[in-house]
Amino acid sequence: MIGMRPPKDFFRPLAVGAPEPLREIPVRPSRMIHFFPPSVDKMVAKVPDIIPTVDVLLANLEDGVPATDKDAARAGMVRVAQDNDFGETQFWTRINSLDSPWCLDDLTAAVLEAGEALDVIMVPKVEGPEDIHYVDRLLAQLEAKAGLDTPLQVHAILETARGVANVEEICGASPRMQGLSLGPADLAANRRMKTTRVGGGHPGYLVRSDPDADNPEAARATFQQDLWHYTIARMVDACVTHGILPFYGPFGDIKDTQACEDQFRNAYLLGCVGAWSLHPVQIGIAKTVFSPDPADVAHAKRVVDAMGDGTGAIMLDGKMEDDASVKQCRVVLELARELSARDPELAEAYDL
Ligand SMILES: CC(=O)SCCNC(=O)CCNC(=O)[C@H](O)C(C)(C)COP(=O)(O)OP(=O)(O)OC[C@H]1O[C@@H](n2cnc3c(N)ncnc32)[C@H](O)[C@@H]1OP(=O)(O)O
Ligand SMILES: CC(=O)C(=O)O
Ligand SMILES: [Mg+2]
Repeated sequence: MIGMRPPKDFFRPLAVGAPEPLREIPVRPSRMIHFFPPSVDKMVAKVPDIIPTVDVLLANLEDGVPATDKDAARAGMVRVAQDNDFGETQFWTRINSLDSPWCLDDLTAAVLEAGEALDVIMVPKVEGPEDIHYVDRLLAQLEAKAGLDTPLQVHAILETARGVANVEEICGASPRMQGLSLGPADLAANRRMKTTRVGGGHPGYLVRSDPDADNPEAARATFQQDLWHYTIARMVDACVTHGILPFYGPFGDIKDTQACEDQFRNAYLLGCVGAWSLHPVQIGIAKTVFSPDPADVAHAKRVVDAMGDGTGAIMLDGKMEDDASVKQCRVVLELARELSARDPELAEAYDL
């Protein structure tokens, strides 16, 4: 395809001295990507206590940080990288967009001053594979200069209509591609959707039941629909096709913990591995939602045990199980095992 490297060159380093690109994206618990503004000293002071409670800690340099604080945020990200032991927790940063005056400095500082600690660079407002190609080459040059042994991975936010239209090309643009997040606020603005909420549903987006023929004046039930279903489903298919990981993004109504949990669970059920937490109260929600329910794990184990070599069809509790449903159960068990290795409470609850 025009603009794509030939298959034999896809895994070659893009700069002399840069590390070998990864062949597989490492799968690590990533139930929440916890955002904090590294320009705010009070938040930076909380980082050592937050690290053991989250799967991913992200130093945000982009939207949410005032223009006047961009240099302070970048310096705060570097300080957090250098002053902390992250243990099993991943450390990511979100850089400013590629058309901003801060992006080049963000990338340079991230690799040269924080590259040993960072796992993933989140790139906002990615519109097509050309954006990933730019970041890919620049990261290789910087990694060579920094003498890094492991390549940084790239996570793109899907937050423009053109980004959604190009989602598959974005996912396949580089071996660095680790995953995608939904950016519902910028995406709504770019698409001229008429919601002013940061993620979540809208009471006006609904379907209504038919009128009762015998009682046409009776109230008709309405059912709120999910504004983000289409985009999340597209994102999941594109990510799975390319062996990378889909995430739901932010839920801005911090006080509405119930609707946040619902939105996160819809994403979990559709195939996402995690969501963003913007506030400490959302960390626990993501942890609960993106960890399989122990009852589901127990059921999955029963099905796998009952299915023997995994072929054929059986009846269990009045339900048909077969080669396909056993695969569904293995998905749940695999996730439960990964999370058990990280979390002793879950290991006990799952008893695997
Ligand atoms: C569309 C997008 O791009 S979304 C991504 C960009 N936006 C962000 O990253 C926002 C991240 N979140 C935040 O900055 C903050 O949560 C805010 C500004 C929204 C709210 O902060 P506050 O007004 O301080 O909230 P609140 O008073 O409820 O906070 C309670 C405590 O949690 C702390 N806290 C709040 N958010 C965070 C956070 N993200 N990480 C760590 N600690 C936090 C507060 O500092 C406060 O601590 P204290 O009790 O010691 O004073
Ligand atoms: C997540 C994000 O950046 C957005 O919703 O715009
Ligand atoms: Mg955005």
